[in-house]
Parts: sequence; structure tokens; C-alpha cells
Amino acid sequence: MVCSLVCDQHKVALCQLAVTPDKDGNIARARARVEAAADAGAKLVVLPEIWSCSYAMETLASYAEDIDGGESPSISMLSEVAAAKKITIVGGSIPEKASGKMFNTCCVIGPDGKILAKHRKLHLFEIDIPGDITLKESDTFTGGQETTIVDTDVGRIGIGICHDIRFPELAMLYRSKGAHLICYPSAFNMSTGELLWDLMQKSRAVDNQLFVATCSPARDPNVNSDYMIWGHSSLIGPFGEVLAAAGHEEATVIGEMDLTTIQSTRENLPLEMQRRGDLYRLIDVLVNDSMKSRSDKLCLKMPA
Ligand SMILES: NC(=O)CCC(=O)C(=O)O
Repeated sequence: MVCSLVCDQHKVALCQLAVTPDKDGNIARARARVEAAADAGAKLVVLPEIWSCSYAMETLASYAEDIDGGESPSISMLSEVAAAKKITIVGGSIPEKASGKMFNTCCVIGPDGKILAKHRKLHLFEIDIPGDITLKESDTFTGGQETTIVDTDVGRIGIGICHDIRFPELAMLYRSKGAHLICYPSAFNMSTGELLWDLMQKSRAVDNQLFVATCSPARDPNVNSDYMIWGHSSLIGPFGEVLAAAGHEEATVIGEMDLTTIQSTRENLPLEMQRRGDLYRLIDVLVNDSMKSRSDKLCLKMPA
């Protein structure tokens, strides 16, 4: 790969980790996977939703870490590896304790090991399909209050966590703010995953003509709860193309993200030019878009 002054092509690794109740073991496993991904050339590594412990509501509090207080072994490990390997990490999510509350929190870490952004899951998962699956994250977590978009060495990244993917407005907002990629650390389940997981990733990518990366824990077929993880972490391109995809087992998959395809897709299929804002509007999106010229809408700003 030849890079000019600005590099538009980046290898993105999705580490679909096997997660157990052993936190130290999970951290060691994640470290080894992230290091190996960096050694394989990945410049961006994405981890799953809740990877430091099992996604079991009743036990999460005992694993929660104080990120702002600097007492977070999971994030310290990611910072160390990011700095040692000079990579960007979208650090999945861990249970975060702050102000007497618990959040489902994703840290984005830059190649100097510093936290570039922190996203607290906005839309907490709530599902009740009698006889199948019942879960109410808001009994355990508090929802975040801020959207998160961050400039990194591999492009401008919008962050959502799992159920956040179901809200197209968030993805549209990120697109309107110039995101190249939206990362959704996730932990979909067997009940919704089969029909909806691929569909939603592709929808967010295709509607907004940008890249979408998801990363899930691996499925544990022996899990002792009704929440079995779907898996299938993927990297999707702006035309809906699958650039990398895992099955349901533990795996690291790596895909190439060529940012110039965002612009070519938008030129080939100029959806933004056709949007009928006179007939329907999302006020946040339109406020951002109205500040842009026609050429700004067509020409995506590349990272410096
Ligand atoms: N952890 C989650 O947010 C799961 C979301 C999910 O499975 C869905 O269907 O939405």
C-alpha cells in the first residue's frame, strides 16, 4: 500500500473476544488479541461491548471501573498497548462507575495512549419477548447524555454502543458532522441477531454512505443465562459491501477501509443532493448541513 501525505487506507481489526467472568483473564486475552492485530498491520482495533466481564446484568456492578478516577485496569491496558503499538483503539465498552451511577462506556484511545473520547451508551436496551428474552438495561445502567464523534489518525469516527445502532438519527447526525466511520461495539443476542444484525449494520452504512464497524463478544454456547451472544462482528463499506466478517466463535478479523470510496459512492449515488428537506427534516442534521456548501457535502474532508 502506498500512502501519500494523507493516508486514506487503513486496516481495521475487530477482536471478537471470548469473555468469561474472570476479569484478569479477559484483560490478558484482550491485550494479546490487540497486540497481534497491531502486529498484523491494523491501525484501528475495535473491541466488543462489555468485554472485561460477562454481559450479565446481575454481576456487572462488581466489575465496574472508575475511569475518570484513573482506577481502570481495562482502560490502562488499552492505553499501554495503543502507545506501544502506535494504534487507535475503540475500546469496546466496560461497566463504568461514576457519581454513584453505572454507565456502559466506550473509550477511544489514540496512538499516544491518551483517551480521545468517552461515549456512554445512549439508548439502553429494553426487550421483553415472553418465553424468549427479557432484559432491561436501565435497571442497571444510566444512559449517557452526549453523542460522540472524534477525529483520529484513521478518520473521523462516530461512536454508538449496540442498541444505539437501532436509531438512524444518531448515524445521520454523525454523517452530517463528517464521520467516515461509525463504530458500534455490540453484544446482540440470538433472538434479534439473526434477522436484524446484518440488516442494521448495512442500513446505517448505506443510508449514510460511510463505513460501519461492529464488534461483538464471541458466543459461548454453554452460557448459563437466556442471553446468548449472536457474534458476527463486521466491517461494512459505504455501498453495503462486507469487508470483513467473523462467525460466532472467538476470532480477529481484519478489513481494509479505503476512505476515498466514501466520496466515490456519494458521487455515484448523490443521495445528499436528493434529500427532500422541504418535506421532512431532522433539525440537528439540517442545522449541521445548512452550514456546509454543496462541495463540502460532496467532498468529505480527509483526516490530516
Ligand atoms: N446489548 C444490546 O444493546 C443488545 C441490543 C440488541 O440486541 C437489539 O436487538 O437491539
